[in-house]
Amino acid sequence: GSGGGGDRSSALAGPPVLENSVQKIDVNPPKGTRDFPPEEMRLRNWLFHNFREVSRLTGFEEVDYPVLESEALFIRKAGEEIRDQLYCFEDRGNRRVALRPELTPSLARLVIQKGKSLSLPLKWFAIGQCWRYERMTRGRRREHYQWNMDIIGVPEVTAEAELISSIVTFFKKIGISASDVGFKVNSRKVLQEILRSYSISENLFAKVCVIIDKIEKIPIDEIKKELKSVGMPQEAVNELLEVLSVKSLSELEEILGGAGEAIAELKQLFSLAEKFGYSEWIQFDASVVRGLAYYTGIVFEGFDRAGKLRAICGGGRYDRLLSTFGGDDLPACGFGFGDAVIIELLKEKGILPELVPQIENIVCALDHDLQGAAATVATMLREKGQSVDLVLESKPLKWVFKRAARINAQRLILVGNTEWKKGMVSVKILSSGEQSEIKLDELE
Ligand SMILES: OCc1cccc(Br)n1
Repeated sequence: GSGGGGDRSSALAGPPVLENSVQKIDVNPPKGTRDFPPEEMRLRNWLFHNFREVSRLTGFEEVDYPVLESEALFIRKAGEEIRDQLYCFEDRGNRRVALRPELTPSLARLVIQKGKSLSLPLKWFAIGQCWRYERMTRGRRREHYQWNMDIIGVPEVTAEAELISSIVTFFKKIGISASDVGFKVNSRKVLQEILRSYSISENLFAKVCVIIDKIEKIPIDEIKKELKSVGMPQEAVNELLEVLSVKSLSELEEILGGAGEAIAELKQLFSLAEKFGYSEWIQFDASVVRGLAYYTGIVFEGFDRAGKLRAICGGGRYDRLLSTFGGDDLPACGFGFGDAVIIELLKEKGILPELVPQIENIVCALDHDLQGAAATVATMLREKGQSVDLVLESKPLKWVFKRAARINAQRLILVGNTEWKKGMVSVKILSSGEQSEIKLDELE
């Protein structure tokens, strides 16, 4: 029969089949999500280890938040793509919840929750899985892991300068140079000054930024239409689009005049870049605004100079985010760095790291009645901090050698009768083939 242990005639049948066994389930992960079998998990751990090492070097502390948040944290009315794709639902308590599409709102929530007990500046980093529900028309991913670093409590652009320095350190650490990747840097205060000069109200600011962010994704006429539809007068649209094509800070200064904060901050950032030693990594680009509604000042994005990939990372200042959640505002800036584009870049450059399983010992008994002895040897080595793959099933030696090679074991330890009687085991260094007999208590 199909299950239920029913008509098994022989007593030697296997364990009873579960009642009502189901049809074969789909063994693939849900659409847009990934499994991480060992080889992929080694690459992910390598990437995250480098994220953590750079964060440590810069004096950042690791934090994390629930992947599930109140939907309210992400409801912004600026027309962002991230909003359209919110992975949200009503839970069994009728609460509106969402899988986080980004980490910054959770950071803001925690900072408000902790309030005055926090000593500023805060330098926090996190590596968290973020989600979006995108119609699979484009077959794109629905989850990725993002490394975030944020500085809370520093009003000057020294914070942005240090964040960019951290990302440069990361790129160099994994073999990416300034000829592979650069950062486009701008300030949203340029746009703010233009809107003010036309006395356009501040609440258009976020919407206009989100529209401008699409400037390379949709036709310019569509951009103009959307800008007018949110209430920008024609002449403001014209000046804004003209400013976005400005190619240098000095050219921008001619248009805006030297008085505004935008120019001053950008100049300070570029001079700090000089001192940090990453000038050749960054360039001013008036067309970069990033797509998140809450940025208020400097914004930046890492791009591949070959122009084949989407933005590698991005970030900026968000001085007004906390007050949108009812908290007291604090100066804040940070970035997000996804785990997908960077791997595509390393593949493009042919510098993906070769990662193999690391195990020091494979231990096995030469005959079945030494199984216990093999377990004793394995335990002793593990207590000394040595990794051991213990083979307790009776296997032919050929099989053991094959497994040793596949798991990249450094040593093969054989427990055999003659040696064991002398309190010894046979040790074979697999790289050199050198074999010796070692007393148990001298094994390390
Ligand atoms: O960067 C946008 C984004 C957010 C959540 C999940 C994925 Br995949 N991508």
